[in-house]
Amino acid sequence: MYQDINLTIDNKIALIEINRPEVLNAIRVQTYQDLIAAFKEADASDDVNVIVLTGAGGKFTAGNDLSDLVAGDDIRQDVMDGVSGIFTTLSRVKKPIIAAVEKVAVGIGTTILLHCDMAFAGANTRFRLPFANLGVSPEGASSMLLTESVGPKIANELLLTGRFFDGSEAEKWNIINKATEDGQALEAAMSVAQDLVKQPLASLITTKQLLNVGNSEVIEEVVTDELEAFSLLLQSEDTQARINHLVNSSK
Ligand SMILES: C/C=C/C(=O)SCCNC(=O)CCNC(=O)[C@H](O)C(C)(C)COP(=O)(O)OP(=O)(O)OC[C@H]1O[C@@H](n2cnc3c(N)ncnc32)[C@H](O)[C@@H]1OP(=O)(O)O
Repeated sequence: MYQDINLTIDNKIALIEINRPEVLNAIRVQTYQDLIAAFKEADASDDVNVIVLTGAGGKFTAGNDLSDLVAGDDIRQDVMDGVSGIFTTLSRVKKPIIAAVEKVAVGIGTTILLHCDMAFAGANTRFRLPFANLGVSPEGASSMLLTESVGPKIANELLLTGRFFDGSEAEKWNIINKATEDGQALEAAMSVAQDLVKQPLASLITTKQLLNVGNSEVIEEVVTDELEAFSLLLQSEDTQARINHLVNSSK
């Protein structure tokens, strides 16, 4: 049923795995569509109390597929719809979401963690928000959520320089709950998920709802404003040349 992700349900836990390991699980239009449908399916299923998000092949995701960002106006609009769709969906999911991250979490691979209720990552995971480096601007409400999470000075540093950071920095800055030994993030996420499924679902849902009261409207507004800016910058000649250069140099 899904092309770019796997969805498995066991013991009240839905495991959503991005499955494009040959490109470090880069997210193309189809992947967004699959992720949106899988989160909605898991949230609606009576067999699911908790959702775990991870990537295949021991990697999380290298972010948006770069080739989609230089594939012309129609694909660019599909990407914008996909990005907007996944963040709107995540802001409305009622059940707890836990992310398990290894090796790479770049671009939307990092910003999506700001929308998960908990996250665990291998200590040597390479996190990065390279929006300015690519010639675009922040997405996923990260201009707001990152500042709330890490404080303005670190958010400025991460979003303006686009430097890499690792699991221990991500833990220190509350982007993840804990940096695990490399290769152990999924086990850590599943262990918490197994604890959560012992609690009544109504309590999990109500607690999540109270913790996030009023957030989804604000998040959806910021996501939309950011995507307008992102899309404008993406169309510029300089940005298209930068991304084309990256795409062609990896061929
Ligand atoms: C709205 C959302 C926006 C965003 O998410 S913006 C962010 C977009 N993402 C990026 O800019 C990341 C681009 N990728 C990288 O910078 C590097 O990768 C990493 C630092 C993540 C990892 O580097 P290394 O471990 O040396 O792996 P490798 O050889 O670069 O990649 C392995 C294969 O994966 C393909 N790949 C990696 N990232 C992407 C991507 N984002 N889109 C499409 N393909 C990607 C490569 O090309 C290559 O493929 P081949 O083996 O055929 O040469």
